[in-house]
Amino acid sequence: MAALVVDPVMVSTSGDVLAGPSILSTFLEELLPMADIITPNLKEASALLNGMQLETVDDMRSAARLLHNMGPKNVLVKGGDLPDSSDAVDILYNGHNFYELRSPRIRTRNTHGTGCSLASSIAAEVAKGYPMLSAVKVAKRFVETALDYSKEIDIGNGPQGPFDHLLRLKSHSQACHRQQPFDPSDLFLYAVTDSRMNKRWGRSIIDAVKAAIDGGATIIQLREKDAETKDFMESAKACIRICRLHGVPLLINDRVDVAIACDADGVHVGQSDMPARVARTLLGPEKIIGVSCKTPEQAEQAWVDGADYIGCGGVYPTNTKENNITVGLNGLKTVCMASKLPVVAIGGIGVSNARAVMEIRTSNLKGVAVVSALFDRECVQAETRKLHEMLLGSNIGST
Ligand SMILES: Cc1ncc(COP(=O)(O)OP(=O)(O)O)c(N)n1
Ligand SMILES: Cc1nc(C(=O)O)sc1CCOP(=O)(O)O
Ligand SMILES: [Mg+2]
Repeated sequence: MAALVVDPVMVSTSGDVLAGPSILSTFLEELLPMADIITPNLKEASALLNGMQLETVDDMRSAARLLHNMGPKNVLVKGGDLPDSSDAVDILYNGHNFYELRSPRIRTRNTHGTGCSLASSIAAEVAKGYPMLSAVKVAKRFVETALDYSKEIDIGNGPQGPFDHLLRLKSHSQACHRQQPFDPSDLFLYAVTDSRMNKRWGRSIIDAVKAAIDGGATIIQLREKDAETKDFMESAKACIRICRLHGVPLLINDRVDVAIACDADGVHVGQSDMPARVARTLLGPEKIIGVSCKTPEQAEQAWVDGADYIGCGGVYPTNTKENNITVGLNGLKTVCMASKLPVVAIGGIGVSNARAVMEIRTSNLKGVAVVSALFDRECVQAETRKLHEMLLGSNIGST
């Protein structure tokens, strides 16, 4: 056995007595001495200590020490119902050190089951091989996040409602507000923003995204290489709201962390960015992942790694990305033919040459990705519209 976690369930947070005197003696005589950790709330700690008054954090420390003397290797006294405390304070004592684990108190009636969940979560973390302190911290964070997530749930009539453990699953599927899975035809007119160009033309990322959508862009990538993380996140959140209103997916260039934090629809990564396989693990199965590929080998790897599409270029020379290797129409065709994945062409593409690109006529070439021809122009909306009409007129790749 990796560890024994004992939750001495006797008195609920709401004060209900859940166990009689015979259970108390079993805890004291049999379970405490063999436990790796015990997790009493204040009332339970008091019951185990013959009715000791526990009203302050110092009282909790004393209780943890006294309980530790009864045999468990670790004691976690939970102060969730400590009077007059704006924080939820728990004390962990391992016989050598005290750890005061504080977090903001979440005000909700939906606390039913939090103690059992905390103990189970500690057991799960210890079973995964984590030391007790990290197991307790992770478990506490899980319970707090679930409490916060379920604080508005309205079920039942009692003084306490249940809280919802399945937030990870729920937040995953609810986060996916796109409703539909990735549709390769979204790659038709792929607008990729550029912070320098937006600055040059004095517009915000948000204005740039709005204009591109109004002009007919079918997917947006925020490629904001110079943005500070905090500013980037704020703009990304605003852009996501706009994109969702229009049913247009929004991806983040390079920054998987920002994509996760903002609940974007996915990321685009290149050969020197976070590997798509790792991004997939972090983002889960439903988010969109695009990978830049210039060769069939890279395309094969993108497929193996769980990418949803390939960005292939530079089809033509570009000033937007320094030292970019141009693969030409032949390179594009080679990559398309080597892969089952949908492909979007990128690099030096605009109204004057998009038709030639789409005319390579491979069924998985779904569209063009464009930066300067849309965003290094005075009117993003007009340029996007022109390109959209041109692509529709060419009648290739739109299905
Ligand atoms: C659609 C699309 N294709 C290719 C790229 C290039 O990505 P990467 O190679 O990572 O280069 P940077 O854009 O990060 O400079 C892209 N962004 N989008
Ligand atoms: C971001 C990017 N990636 C490329 C690649 O070849 O993978 S080319 C490129 C820049 C595309 O910008 P523009 O449309 O202004 O040429
Ligand atoms: Mg990149």
